[in-house]
Amino acid sequence: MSTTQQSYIAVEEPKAAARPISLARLADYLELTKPRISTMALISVALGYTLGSAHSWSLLPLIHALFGIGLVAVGCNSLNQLLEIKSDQLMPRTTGRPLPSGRLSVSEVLVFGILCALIGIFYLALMVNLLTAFLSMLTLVLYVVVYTPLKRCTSFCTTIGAIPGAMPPILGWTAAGGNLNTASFSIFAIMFLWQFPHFLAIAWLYRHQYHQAGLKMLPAADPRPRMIGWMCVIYATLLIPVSLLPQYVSLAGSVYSGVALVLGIAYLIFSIRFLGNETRKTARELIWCSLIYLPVLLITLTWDRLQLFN
Ligand code: HEM
Ligand SMILES: CC(C)=CCC/C(C)=C/CC/C(C)=C/COP(=O)(O)OP(=O)(O)O
Repeated sequence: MSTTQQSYIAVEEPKAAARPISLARLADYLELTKPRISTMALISVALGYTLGSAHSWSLLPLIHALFGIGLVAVGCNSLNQLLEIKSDQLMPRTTGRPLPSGRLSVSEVLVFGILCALIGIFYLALMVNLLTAFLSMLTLVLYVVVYTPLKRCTSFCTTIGAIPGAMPPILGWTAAGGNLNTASFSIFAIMFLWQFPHFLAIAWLYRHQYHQAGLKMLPAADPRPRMIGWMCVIYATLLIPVSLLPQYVSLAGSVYSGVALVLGIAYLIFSIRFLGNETRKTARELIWCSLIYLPVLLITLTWDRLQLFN
């Protein structure tokens, strides 16, 4: 039996489930939620909620929305890691996660993930609204049932994965009672396009690990020089006009558009730097730029929206 098979089977041993509650165990559950991505997603939910409610903003409904959507997000990330034990075991970036390292058992994570997702969806249906519950369920299905298995088959998976990835502000928007209209679509379109340079730079950085684990995150296992750089530049360029849509649908004013333009140009410059010199350093800088771009853009959009009501 290979080392991989041995360690994979070790994950299924029940001993992890029998361990008592401890700080280390809570830390494992926290890691299972992918806390940094989930935090960014919940910040996007809160900003989407504020954009969707504006003059009728109130704290308690927002807390209900964050709680329900947060539970679904935890369910998404737990079930995603459950489906990826084998590939996570093969990548240095993910091998230390609680499931591949055997600190949590398959059965407990299965129960935890399904419970979180179901409770979250029912909570949203009861305490928020049916549309948000339905869209959260759709996000879960697209992420866990479609995107995650597709990672092993085709690099098109990332385009599919960008759909649930673009949902958090829309879930906040509908939780506030907003309709699915051109304004919410403009936010979805921004978030959708933003992800391409973000994950392409990540997928390029870890391309050897992904290849070793059998995951097709890039169009080729070892892409031609500049191919991924060009893709980043094209998506960052497309993002600039799309990020200006909110002013045209009366969601924001010119202050937002000015900031969006500056951020968009910065994102494009970092993409061009990566294209000109595809190195780990320029890829990391592009990832950092993406992680600054999104919260700054959404916060400015929300601030500018609130100014329209004052
Ligand atoms: C198809 C879509 C996406 C893919 C494939 C993707 C993939 C990844 C991966 C693999 C990392 C880890 C990078 C590392 O270990 O160095 C990461 C980091 C990150 N992503 Fe994404 N991501 C996507 C969309 C999103 C979305 C929608 C958000 C926010 C709502 C987000 C927020 C973050 C944050 C905050 C980090 C940095 C923290 C961390 O490394 O855990 N990502 N992303
Ligand atoms: C209900 C709700 C708000 C859900 C969360 C939606 C959300 C933020 C999805 C993230 C999108 C995504 C494809 C992440 C990468 O996963 P990956 O499996 O490629 O990352 P990994 O390799 O680190 O496991």
